[in-house]
Amino acid sequence: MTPLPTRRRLASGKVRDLYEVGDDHLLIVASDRISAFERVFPTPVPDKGRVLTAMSAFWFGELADVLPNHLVVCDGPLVPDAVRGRALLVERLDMLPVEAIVRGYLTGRGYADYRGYGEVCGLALPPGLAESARLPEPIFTPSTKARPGDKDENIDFDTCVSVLGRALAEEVREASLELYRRGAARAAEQGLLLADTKFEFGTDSRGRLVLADELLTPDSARYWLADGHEPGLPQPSFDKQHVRDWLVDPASGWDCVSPLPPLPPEVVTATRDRYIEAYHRITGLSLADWPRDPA
Ligand SMILES: N#Cc1c(N)ncnc1-c1cnn(CCN2CCOCC2)c1
Repeated sequence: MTPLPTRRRLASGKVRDLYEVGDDHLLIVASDRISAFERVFPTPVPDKGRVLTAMSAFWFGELADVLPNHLVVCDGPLVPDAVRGRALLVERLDMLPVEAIVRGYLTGRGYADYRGYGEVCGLALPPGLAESARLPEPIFTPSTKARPGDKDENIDFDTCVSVLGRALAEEVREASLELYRRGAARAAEQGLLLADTKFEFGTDSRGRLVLADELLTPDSARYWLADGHEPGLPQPSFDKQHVRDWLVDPASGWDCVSPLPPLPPEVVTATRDRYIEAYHRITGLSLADWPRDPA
């Protein structure tokens, strides 16, 4: 097994890196880095990478009946010991140039578009919806994948069709809505609201649509506590609220333009606890048992 450092890094995100493993596989390595306001903090949150990797693995297993996914193994000889527990070996796909976002509640960029145009991605919504309000039904609101540093651009479904072709666009929309419905149903059983989430897809060597990237993690989905949901206000993030509250507190000394400051130990600890709680609450599993030994 070639050690990780000699592997060619294919892509690097704010908190995850992608390495080649032969011609047909990739290793997605999740760091303990945490980001906010499109920036990365200099202070890691211990075990964040393990929690998000374990959560993706759980959801790939839970939702494999909706459509195939790219996960091959979570452990074993092709996963280096140095990243065991925070890395997934995945099938290399031809990635679609669209981010598939599903919204069950009106927040973030979706709320901003609604306020500005009365619609989101070309989908008209009833007038008078408050921020954080539950939508009459979940909506598919795709965006193009921007280059690193640029903002993704929301597109309407017709544009999505022009990019993917009608059959593939409809398949992506139906799969995304079903994945959201299943994720939201499980989250609701555990007292959480799945406000919105992002999926990424690719096609395999036979042209089949395959679910890729991460799945329903706190980095790719907004989870809110159902108790205390209050339309009309921004809702606390289940996992990042300690960080956000500290950052906007004058005590942090952050001026909104400088690089993010180091996180105080108490904020790191509270945030780590929140990630571990989110994992247990959503999956019913203990992080101590991750990664499970290879079958
Ligand atoms: N997943 C996946 C995947 C795949 N299975 N096959 C080929 N390419 C990709 C891929 C390449 N870039 N991205 C963007 C998201 N990345 C995720 C990891 O971390 C960095 C950012 C996905």
